[in-house]
Amino acid sequence: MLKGSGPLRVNPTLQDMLNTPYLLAIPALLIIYNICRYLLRRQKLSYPPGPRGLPIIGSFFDVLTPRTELDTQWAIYRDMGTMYHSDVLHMNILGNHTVVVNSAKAAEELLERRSGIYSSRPPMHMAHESGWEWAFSVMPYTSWWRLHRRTFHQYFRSDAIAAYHPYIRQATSRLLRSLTCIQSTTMGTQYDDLQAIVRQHAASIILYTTYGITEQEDMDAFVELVNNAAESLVTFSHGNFLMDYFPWLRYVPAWFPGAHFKRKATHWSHFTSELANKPWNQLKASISSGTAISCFGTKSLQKFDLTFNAADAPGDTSDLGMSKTDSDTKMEESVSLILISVLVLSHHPEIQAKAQEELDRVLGSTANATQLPDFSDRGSLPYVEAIFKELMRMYPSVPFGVPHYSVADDVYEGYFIPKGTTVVGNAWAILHDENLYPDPLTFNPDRFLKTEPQRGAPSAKHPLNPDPELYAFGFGRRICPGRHLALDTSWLVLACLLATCSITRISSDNTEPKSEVIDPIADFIDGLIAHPKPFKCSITPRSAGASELMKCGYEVGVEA
Ligand code: HEM
Repeated sequence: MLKGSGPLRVNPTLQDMLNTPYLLAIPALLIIYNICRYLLRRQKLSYPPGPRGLPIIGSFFDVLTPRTELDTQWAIYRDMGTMYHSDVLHMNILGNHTVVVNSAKAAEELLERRSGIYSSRPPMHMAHESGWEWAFSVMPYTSWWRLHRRTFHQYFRSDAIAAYHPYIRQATSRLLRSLTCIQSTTMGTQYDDLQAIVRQHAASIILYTTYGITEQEDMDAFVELVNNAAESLVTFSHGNFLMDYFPWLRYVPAWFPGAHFKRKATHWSHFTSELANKPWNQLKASISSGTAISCFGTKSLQKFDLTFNAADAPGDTSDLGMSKTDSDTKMEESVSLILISVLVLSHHPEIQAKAQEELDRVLGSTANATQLPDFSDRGSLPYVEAIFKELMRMYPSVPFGVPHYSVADDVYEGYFIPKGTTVVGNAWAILHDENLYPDPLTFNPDRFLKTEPQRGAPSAKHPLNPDPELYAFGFGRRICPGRHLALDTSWLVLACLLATCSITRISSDNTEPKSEVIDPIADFIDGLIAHPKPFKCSITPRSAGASELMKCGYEVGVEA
């Protein structure tokens, strides 16, 4: 053997070290170093303030608060924050860390500026067990989620939504026409009928934009699917079920005494799988038969050049562009916003009158000749816009948002937030913060009418009355990607209702309403989305011209 061609010679000392137990000492030292560092850090830093809770179960009972009437959980957490003089609250629930963020400042710092840490979702075991594993709202922050998000964003970003405007107009025309059919002079509009019309409207827009489905029969079936699956959305709020804290509970057989959660999950998974598959299969069938309408589903399939079978591939789907989207489930938020708008307007005739004066002036409407407002009029209708913003502020459809989850240790204002903390952005608390929105419990659209800044006024980091859109749709990288669609569709309904209808409150005993105070809006059909409790009102055309317009809708030719 030539000199130097043998095995690689290394420094003998190093080689000795590599061959000895020193090697084992390296990871051990690293572990000890990290433990010491963690303990030292923990000694200096405490968690954010909050209820101390009981041994082992922690603050379990603090989160088990009633979710109805005025005693809502978001208001309780806001008050708790005031009590502890902190805009971030910490709770230990059965060993899981939860942080509630009650201020715009903290939400912007944690959920937006540090979104690299706070953009995941807590493990939602019960949601998975109930068949929602395909929903991208519950996916952790992974490349698979990013792929979904990017694709979704491309077709639902603000400048892409204009392509859906003709259909949104058409759906709004249908809604107005349906309203003329359920008008009743004495008994008022039945809440169930109103809700059904608003659901049809929201469903038709989601079905059209996502799957290109326009047939009435298909829409009815879809509304039923969403209604069936809606109950299980309660699983999206991490912590509503013990399984979220103890994942091993999923192995408890359904027949086991007390395993109601397991039976519920099995029952729900049947509906969620129907919701995941039926409209998607219909889209694929229409593509095969050449009758598909260009929509999000067709475009994303084309983009990724997927075969239909590939899109359904079980198991590893990491190389697929887009399989299924849970935009289907997002109908409820828009339904909530529109129903709340009707309820609130019925309590405020003076606000309707002021908006109608603006609409008539801008649209040139008279008692006999009325015109429907359109997207192009939006910039000329500041008071209608202000009502829209005030509705979103005072009655956010998703008051607690969807929980985020931290993927690394963090320190906020001297408080320690450990990796694996569930972080809840309390949008309701932010939108009712009197430092941002003076007199927050008063419905006052005027707060959003732009005024010239006062000369010499101190410049605030957070201006007064910031746009509620900033908080009502969640935060950071997880912010609602469907918000532009939701905003356009809900704005058009609000503007058209104001332009054509008089909405009056009918009290439960059919007598004249006495107060502006609105009944509590806190009926949670799914534990996530705030719906108004059933209410009575009367929706009648403002004039003969308005009645005609409600029947005809937008220009002839737009209608299907
Ligand atoms: C008034 C109507 C709506 C409201 C108030 C609303 C609100 C929200 C909120 C608060 C979140 C959680 C954001 C976060 O984690 O920080 C969210 C997520 C989401 N929304 Fe909406 N939403 C509405 C309508 C829609 C519509 C119409 C669609 C679909 C076309 C949609 C699609 C989504 C999706 C896919 C997510 C999950 C995003 C993710 O996890 O990355 N939303 N929405």
